[in-house]
Amino acid sequence: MSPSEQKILVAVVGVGLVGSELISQLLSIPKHISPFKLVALTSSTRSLYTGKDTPITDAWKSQLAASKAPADLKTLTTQLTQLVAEHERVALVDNTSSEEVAGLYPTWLKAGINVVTPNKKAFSGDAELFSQILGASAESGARWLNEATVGAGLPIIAPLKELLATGDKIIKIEGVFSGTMSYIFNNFSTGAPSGPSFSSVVAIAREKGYTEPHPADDLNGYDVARKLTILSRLISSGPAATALPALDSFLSVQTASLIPAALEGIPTGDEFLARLPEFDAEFDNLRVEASAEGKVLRFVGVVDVENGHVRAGLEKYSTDHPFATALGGSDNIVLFHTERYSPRPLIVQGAGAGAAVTAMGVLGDLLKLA
Ligand SMILES: NC(=O)C1=CN([C@@H]2O[C@H](COP(=O)(O)OP(=O)(O)OC[C@H]3O[C@@H](n4cnc5c(N)ncnc54)[C@H](OP(=O)(O)O)[C@@H]3O)[C@@H](O)[C@H]2O)C=CC1
Ligand SMILES: N[C@@H](CC=O)C(=O)O
Ligand code: NA
Repeated sequence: MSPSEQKILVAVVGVGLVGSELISQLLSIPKHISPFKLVALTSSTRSLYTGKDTPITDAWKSQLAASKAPADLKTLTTQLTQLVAEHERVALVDNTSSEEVAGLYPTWLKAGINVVTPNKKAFSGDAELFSQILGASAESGARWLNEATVGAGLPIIAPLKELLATGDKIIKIEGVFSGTMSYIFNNFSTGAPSGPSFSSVVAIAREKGYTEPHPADDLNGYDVARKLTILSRLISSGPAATALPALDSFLSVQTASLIPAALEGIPTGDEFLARLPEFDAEFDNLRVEASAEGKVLRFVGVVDVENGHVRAGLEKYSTDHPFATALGGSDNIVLFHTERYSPRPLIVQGAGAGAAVTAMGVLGDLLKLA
């Protein structure tokens, strides 16, 4: 069987919002044309491994619930490594936001297991982990694909790789990179001096599945800083030298947090949301101030390659600016200013968060392997 005819054996770690939707999209590809077989599932508590001959079916939820095997990534690594030794093509999909799971990518890649993920942690955290990922992938030839880490299902990483590989020069990438922040400010700041309370729109963004498991990870700007780090590292590891700083981690990005000091470090999302209304008046003041200037508030990110800086923060835009007029829902908008796309940038826009579009980005990466 040629590699292109061989089915890819898929192991899914993390079966939350995105993970469940990914499984459902993957299993909805008709079996006779599907390039995949789902062979392993791991939730935060349980695991299920069926092996290549009896792949997991639509009844995966009850199969996993009935499994007596605890979650155990060490055993999973052994099982998948064995499949690679039997000349199978294997992909592990990490749908968690876990640092622990992200820390295993070098091990998996070294073992020849391809890694596909919407989890930003490995590519935006410690520079050493990122360098181990590059090294492990180069050593074994196993691939890592992370389109859904920036703009969810929107094509951001793939076109950036193509611009770089074809020799275009990136001058600046700027935009609204957070689905949560987009939803919040599209609804909170419309140009009028009043409207819904800040805490109420944050709560709705969470209900809609846009936020990180802890919404503070969006409101502190770190989610945007992580996305900017991913893009910066991609540009820096491209063929052309750039003025961009070597980022030790997303913490090196100049980021303006929206979290009131008194709410720093609250351990759970529920507690955080319960206390947020105490600060609605402060956010109201920002909205009134912007409105008085004929502007709206938008949380934006910039990778300024030409001038060598990367930053994220809340800014004001006039009500006729595309960030004010073109965005709705959880839309992201990303403007690529390049040597070729100049003076008018290449623009990508659309839903930048939510289970369906994120899972689509992950499945699209799996299809790139196939
Ligand atoms: N939602 C979105 O719109 C987008 C999400 N993403 C990214 O996708 C990833 C998943 O997000 P989402 O589905 O929304 O989040 P969820 O919280 O719904 O899902 C994460 C799942 O991972 C599980 N989990 C945590 N640690 C482990 C572990 N060690 N082993 C196995 N499972 C584990 C959690 O289980 P438990 O709940 O039991 O802890 C949970 O079910 C995140 O990295 C997020 O940043 C990216 C783009 C958009
Ligand atoms: N919480 C993130 C999800 C996608 O990365 C966002 O709101 O953009
Ligand atoms: Na994307």
